[in-house]
Amino acid sequence: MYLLIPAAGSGRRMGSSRNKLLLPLLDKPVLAWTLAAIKASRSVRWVGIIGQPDDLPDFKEIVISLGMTKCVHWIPGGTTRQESVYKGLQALPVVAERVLIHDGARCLVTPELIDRCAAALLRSPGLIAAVPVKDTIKVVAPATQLIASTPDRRQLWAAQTPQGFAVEPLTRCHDEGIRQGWEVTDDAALFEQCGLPVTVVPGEESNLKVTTPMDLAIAEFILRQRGKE
Ligand SMILES: Nc1ccn([C@@H]2O[C@H](COP(=O)(O)OP(=O)(O)OP(=O)(O)O)[C@@H](O)[C@H]2O)c(=O)n1
Ligand SMILES: C[C@](O)(CO)[C@H](O)COP(=O)(O)O
Repeated sequence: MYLLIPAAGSGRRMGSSRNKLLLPLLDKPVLAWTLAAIKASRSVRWVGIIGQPDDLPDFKEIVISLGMTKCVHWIPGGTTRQESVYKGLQALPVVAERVLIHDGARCLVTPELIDRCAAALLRSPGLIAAVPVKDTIKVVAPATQLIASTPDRRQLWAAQTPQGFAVEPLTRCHDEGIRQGWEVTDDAALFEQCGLPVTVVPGEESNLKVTTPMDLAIAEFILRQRGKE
């Protein structure tokens, strides 16, 4: 399986002066935890790390320190996650028929979830890992800050990554998104906009996206708990 890692963000919500994926989490950088899970997965054979050029030397050091034996490729990222993934798709080998996309910031992913998504991708053209939401979600009118509606929680899932797709339709959806000016925060939204089916694979409650300093503290707690198991 081919896997693309969007890792070219600026970490604005983290308030960091450097890529948040290079921040320490216990004894190694955030990205090292993500790559360690990918290294341990049975299904991934090819990895494309999508990063900003200034970060690539540090990323390469992490890959070397982990002794990654899988084929690792470096892909320059874009100004948005959507653009970074598009660049990643362009860099895939022509023989790649399916691809998993996993945020570098989701560093607590397990190899088992990666492999479950890879297996599910053999049966459907599009999928995402997701978990049911626990909070009641409100739709709020931005102008008035008044609640506009409360969707039925039983139908609400929090999307995670890995997300997986057949390469050809996903590339077509990205192309259409560029033509239409669609701005999306995950790749499944492009599939949905194009009317293509996306299956949900049960994710993991611990598969958080390290976005803010609080997320780093939570991730450290989870890793310490795992260390005790
Ligand atoms: N131009 C971008 C923006 C984001 N990402 C990646 O997409 C994932 C999810 O993005 P997010 O958590 O939002 O990261 P940042 O964009 O860095 O965070 P912020 O929005 O707070 O700046 C991250 O692994 C990030 O590195 C990317 O590859 N290219
Ligand atoms: C792809 C994603 O992780 C699914 O929840 C999320 O949409 C990424 O959002 P971000 O704002 O780019 O972190």
